[in-house]
Amino acid sequence: MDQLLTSAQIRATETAAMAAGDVTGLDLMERAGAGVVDAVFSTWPGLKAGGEAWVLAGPGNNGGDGYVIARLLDGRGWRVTVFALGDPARLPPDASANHARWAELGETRTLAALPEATGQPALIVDALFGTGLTRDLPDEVRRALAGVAEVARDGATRVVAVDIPSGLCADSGRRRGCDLPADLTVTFHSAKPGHFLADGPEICGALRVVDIGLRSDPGPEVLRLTSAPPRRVVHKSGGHKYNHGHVLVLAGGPGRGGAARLAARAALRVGAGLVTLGPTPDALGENAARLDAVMLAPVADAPVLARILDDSRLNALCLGPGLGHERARDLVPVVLAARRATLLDADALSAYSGTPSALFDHLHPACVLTPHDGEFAWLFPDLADRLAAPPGDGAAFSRLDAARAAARRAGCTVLLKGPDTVIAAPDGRAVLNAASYERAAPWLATAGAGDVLAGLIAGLLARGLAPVNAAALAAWLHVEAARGFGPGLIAEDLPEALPGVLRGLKD
Ligand SMILES: NC(=O)C1=CN([C@@H]2O[C@H](COP(=O)(O)OP(=O)(O)OC[C@H]3O[C@@H](n4cnc5c(N)ncnc54)[C@H](O)[C@@H]3O)[C@@H](O)[C@H]2O)[C@H](O)CC1
Ligand SMILES: [K+]
Repeated sequence: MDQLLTSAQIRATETAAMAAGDVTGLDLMERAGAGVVDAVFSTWPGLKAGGEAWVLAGPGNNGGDGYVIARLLDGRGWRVTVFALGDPARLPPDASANHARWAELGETRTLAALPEATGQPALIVDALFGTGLTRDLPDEVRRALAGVAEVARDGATRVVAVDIPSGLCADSGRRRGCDLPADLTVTFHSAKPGHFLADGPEICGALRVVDIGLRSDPGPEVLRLTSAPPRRVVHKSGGHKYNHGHVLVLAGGPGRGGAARLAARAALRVGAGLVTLGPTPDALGENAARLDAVMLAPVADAPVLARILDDSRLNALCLGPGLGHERARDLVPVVLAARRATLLDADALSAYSGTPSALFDHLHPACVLTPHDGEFAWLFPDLADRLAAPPGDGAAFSRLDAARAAARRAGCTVLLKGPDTVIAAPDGRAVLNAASYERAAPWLATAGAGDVLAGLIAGLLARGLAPVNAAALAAWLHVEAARGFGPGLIAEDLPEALPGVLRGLKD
């Protein structure tokens, strides 16, 4: 399930399949409903025995799926009550047909009747809104959902969300009033960005994708999830050290070398042939005492750096971790003028807070910027404001939209860090490295983890990967290394956990 389709893309896929005569809307709705029921029973086999279910059915096709589910559960001996939002007479055609079939079998009450409902259902089916959500949920719907959440909290009730929890924006993962968190979300054909971005993972519970027989070819701009690379992309197949590139990691002054050393070690572990650390001359001794395979070159100032960069074998540069703002402002222009593959992180970004155009004017396509949310806001304040502002009508502005706009403006690859790391290229290609669901790695929230990521990217740049590929692969490796190590992880462990991840890659 590596491609993530937005609401518009899944709608287009569905429309194209129906227009081609491959399938009818009713077929798709039936498969969707059956897929949810199957997923419920395979996730919770104890529920196969039956029980009481409440199905919350909305005014569109998500509600239509709900009526299918109500009928199928009824057929398996469940006691089912549907609570409907809106006038069933105004349902779209396929949903209306399934409402009619359900009406022959069981009871439909209004959502407003929910507070008076008694009993403790074993299963609650959230089929109020899916990919058609375009605005915040009305207050009365939010109150109903919050009431149901209360019921679910009190007992052994399982909540399954149909396609996406109602009130969660499928494109952005932003909350638009989703007050009923799910234990399980069952989505159709492919996952949606909102299952992985922002608050999505917290609200969706577990995520299952059900095949409903659609085919899609959404083109190069579709968002993809990172996945395990084939072994040959990362393993070395021969040659000497100069065949695998030479990274220069610029470091700061005395007492500030830890971050750059972490980056340097990560660059070496990911396979760069050589790595040189460039601290100020007065920090040479302390760095020498901590380094073996990583080489050292004193970098006093910009002219010295320019001379060092005359050596064209230094093919990837890493700046930011522990650099200091003043030194960053001195060295970044020299580095960017050299037009090498360049990773800018930390101080190399925050040094330009308030004057981002001074940086953007010099960036080039071989650069990668790796801001966390704070650094992103300093460089792209208007985009950060849009992310923080309440969403208007339509799909909410997402971290994906923000990273794509930033990459376009900067003219280079931007990796926006988080549990939902988005990597965007200036041409619109984007990849999402999600540390959620089975890839959750909460222990990555530790000092220095970002410096290791910077080093991994720089190392892969040195090895010749294109910027967006280097950033995506490094992000994937970073999470895998953390998962492999587990609780108790500190940044120093990440480069050491990498060989285990690399060994596990398949052809
Ligand atoms: N795409 C597929 O392959 C399939 C999708 N199915 C299901 O259909 C829904 C999407 O259905 P749609 O009718 O487009 O939208 P919704 O049911 O999500 O929403 C209904 C309707 O409600 C209005 N609306 C939007 N936001 C609000 C709001 N905040 N408050 C009130 N009303 C709102 C708006 O007019 C919407 O159109 C998808 O998620 C799947 O569950 C198929 O059944 C299977 C194939
Ligand atoms: K839903």
